[in-house]
Amino acid sequence: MENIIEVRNLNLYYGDHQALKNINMDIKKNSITAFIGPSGCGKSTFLRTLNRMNDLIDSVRIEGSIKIDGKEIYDKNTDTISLRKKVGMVFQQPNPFPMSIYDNIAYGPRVHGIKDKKTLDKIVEDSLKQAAIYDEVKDVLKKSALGLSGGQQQRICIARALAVQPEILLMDEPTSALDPISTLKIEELMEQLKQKYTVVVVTHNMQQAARVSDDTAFFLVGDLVEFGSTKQMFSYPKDKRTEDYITGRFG
Ligand SMILES: Nc1ncnc2c1ncn2[C@@H]1O[C@H](COP(=O)(O)OP(=O)(O)OP(=O)(O)O)[C@@H](O)[C@H]1O
Repeated sequence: MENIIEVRNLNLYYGDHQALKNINMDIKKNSITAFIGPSGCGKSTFLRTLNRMNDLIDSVRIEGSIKIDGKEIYDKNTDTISLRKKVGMVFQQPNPFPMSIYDNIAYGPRVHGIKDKKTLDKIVEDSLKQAAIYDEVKDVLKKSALGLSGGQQQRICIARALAVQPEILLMDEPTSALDPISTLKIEELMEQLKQKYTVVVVTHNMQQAARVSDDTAFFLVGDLVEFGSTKQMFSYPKDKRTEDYITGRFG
């Protein structure tokens, strides 16, 4: 399968503190890749390097290379607005904007210059359908998104990310604030999303990584200890530290 993301010799420092150490990773198109590892080992930091969200933090210094679709994203000429359009993000806490469901989804397309009502209507409907929430909200599109349950809000946030037609969806612990049923819905949704998108997900939940992902990356204090097929890693981990972590000996 074709690689959509290629990371080479990536180091990241917060001031003097090195949070990522020489990371190398190829992420396949139309796959789900899970990042696992104990708290503070660099999973979210690494996820954020993939759409340059760390640029917003002053103390950050980055070395190395990340290519997306063969193009260096740390190139001086990279337009970070179009990068973040192509590489969308969903966070741990559902964070819909305080506006109607419709306006939440139409927000991004409007920012990118789409004004025509029919076009926006179609984008809103398609995005809500792809996020498996359309049937639940189609009659209340003008109501505030903040009135929905946490699980519904998270699917609205996924729909909002899809509305600008990304290629890659980064998800930072997207289910850790949700109940088990909403979690299952999001996991099922991820399976569907990978038909069209590439999904990269940080999770604390090892069962979730084992259930949904094709490839898994195990991080430990800034090192990528092991990366490869999820099936293989969960049945025959190569590294003793991976084995100790997935069998619950620490973390
Ligand atoms: N904005 C920041 N400024 C300084 N240090 C930071 C910042 N964000 C993270 N760090 C440090 O970088 C390291 C990696 O943190 P990161 O949040 O990426 O880990 P994580 O594996 O995602 O953890 P968790 O699972 O708890 O979210 C930690 O030592 C953390 O304290």
